[in-house]
Amino acid sequence: MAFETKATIASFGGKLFKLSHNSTETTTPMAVNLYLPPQSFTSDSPAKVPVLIYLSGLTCTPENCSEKGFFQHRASQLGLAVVYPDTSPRGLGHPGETDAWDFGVGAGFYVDAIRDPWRRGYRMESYVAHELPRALFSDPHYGRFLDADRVSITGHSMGGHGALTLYLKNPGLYRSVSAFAPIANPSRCPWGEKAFSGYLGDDREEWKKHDATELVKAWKGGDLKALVDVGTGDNFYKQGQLLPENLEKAAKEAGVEGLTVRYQEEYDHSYYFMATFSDDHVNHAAKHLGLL
Ligand SMILES: N[C@@H](CCC(=O)N[C@@H](CS)C(=O)NCC(=O)O)C(=O)O
Repeated sequence: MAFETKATIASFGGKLFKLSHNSTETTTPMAVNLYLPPQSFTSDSPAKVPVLIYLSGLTCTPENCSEKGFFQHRASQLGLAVVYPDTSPRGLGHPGETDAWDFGVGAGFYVDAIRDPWRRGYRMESYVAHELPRALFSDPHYGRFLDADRVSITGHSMGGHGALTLYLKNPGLYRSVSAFAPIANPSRCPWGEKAFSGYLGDDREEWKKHDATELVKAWKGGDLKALVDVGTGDNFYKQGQLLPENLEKAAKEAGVEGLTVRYQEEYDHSYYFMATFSDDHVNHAAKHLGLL
């Protein structure tokens, strides 16, 4: 389904496009922001640029990070496109879907729900990993700017969980992964327990298929090419919602190399933290996408 361009905004010499399209997976219109760097506009037939997909956290829309994450700063210098998907379907009308900020609208958790009523439309895993990139890469207007063979993924909090799990589930689909303050062991934290029991049911074996700390134990893809930043002043970290130590321990015990976890003194969960380190995460992706 073609993309409707709702707005075009100049940013760091490139352009941020606010797009909307109809999704088969969610059965709703989906908003998505696409940043194209200045290199996309230097000639009539520019080379295709690699792509970084950024997955947002709880309560977010495509706007939060495009407005204040500062990914465009370094992406513009290197010639990298950034895709900012939404965090859930909106407007399906499932009972209770807007009752809580950590479940339902704004909280799709990047899984395909199997429980009613959520299994109708709450299919953010299939949407983000497959439908959205396919739609962008084959789009008659935007597809000609994007290199479908060079894609990396990153994300924040719930989106960090999304980035890590989609990467671990789909070896070869992405060149690298990074995450800010990810929910790294959702089966063992209150946010994950609520979301997984709601979307997936009570079978904890099913939950393991969507938990980075469990998935990393079975990783056979070699060097993980993963960068994770966590702020030690992050209240969600202090409350045990993120559990990055569990991911580190699981990777170490499984002999998986290439996971760098950095604990950033005093930083919180906000975009002050994200904006401080977004250049590093763009550089990490760029290294594996052949830009550095
Ligand atoms: N609404 C929650 C906070 C949710 C939250 O911090 N969401 C993060 C992602 S996990 C976010 O990016 N929020 C949007 C923003 O800060 O712009 C609360 O009241 O504690």
